[in-house]
Amino acid sequence: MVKIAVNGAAGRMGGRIITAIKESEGLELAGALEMAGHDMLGQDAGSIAGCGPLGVTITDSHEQALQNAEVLIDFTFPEVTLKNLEVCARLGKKMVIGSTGFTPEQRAAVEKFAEQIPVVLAPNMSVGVNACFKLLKETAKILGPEFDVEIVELHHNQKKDSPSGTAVRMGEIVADALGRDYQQSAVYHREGMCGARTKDEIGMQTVRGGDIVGEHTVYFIGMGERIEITHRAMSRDMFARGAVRAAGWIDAQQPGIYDMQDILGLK
Ligand SMILES: NC(=O)c1ccc[n+]([C@@H]2O[C@H](COP(=O)([O-])OP(=O)(O)OC[C@H]3O[C@@H](n4cnc5c(N)ncnc54)[C@H](O)[C@@H]3O)[C@@H](O)[C@H]2O)c1
Ligand SMILES: O=C(O)C1=N[C@H](C(=O)O)CCC1
Repeated sequence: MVKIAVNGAAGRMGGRIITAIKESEGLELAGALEMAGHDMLGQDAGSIAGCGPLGVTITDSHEQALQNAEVLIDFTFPEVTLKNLEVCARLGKKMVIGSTGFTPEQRAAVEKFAEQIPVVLAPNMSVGVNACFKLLKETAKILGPEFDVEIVELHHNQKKDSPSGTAVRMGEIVADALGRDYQQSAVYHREGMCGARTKDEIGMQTVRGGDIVGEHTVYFIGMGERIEITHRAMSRDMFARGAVRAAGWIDAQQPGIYDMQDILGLK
């Protein structure tokens, strides 16, 4: 039985992850963590998630949440995740990270902690998006530099980071396949007389509104033809199932940094 603690237990993803743990054989919820002062502290994590009481109280104490857990699943924010990595590295717990919006410096800090403990870091844990990652690499290689690449992502009106972690990863994959540096190629803003599109740029556009779970389209636009690779998420459950699958998988791994491509055998 793999014992799992969930950080951000009362959040949109936290609730779906707790439900997915309950529905998974061989996995058990062992701790539930939330921020100090949260209204749900002291409540049963399963009741708050909507899957019935699980006998695990939501706490703001790392010691309490992690004492019986082997793996921490964290879908919160980069600053919070980095603090938890420090605690997990000290206590020898493994981590599955779904938080997005890491700066290159924060990502390097995650990699440093992963020298001490096994860490899965993936901006999108759905099987469909990870299949798209593979398709994007192949498509970019086949089409080459003659096709202009533009990425558009749509999410709900509460999302804090932009562009999404998934869109950034898609940009990185395409840039890598075309031999470009993503940081140099990404263009996030066009306004006024900004000039014609340069050949190597990768446009990144963001839409925010209502309750959109998450949509990503990568356009490969050539002269006289266009390919669009789109993924639409209809619920958060497949992100949660991916995270829980990653927690079961990482329990047997050595220190290092992994992603969903490792878990799904897509590398
Ligand atoms: N990797 C994926 O597949 C995937 C899928 C969906 C969302 N995400 C990412 O997950 C993150 C969370 O998304 P969400 O929609 O669940 O957000 P949310 O705002 O609904 O949930 C975040 C939760 O974290 C809690 N929190 C904040 N500070 C905390 C602290 N110091 N300690 C403990 N808990 C704290 C909040 O109270 C909240 O309950 C975002 O970065 C999002 O982009 C990733
Ligand atoms: O709802 C969110 O926030 C999501 N974030 C991830 C991202 O930034 O790519 C994955 C999709 C949902």
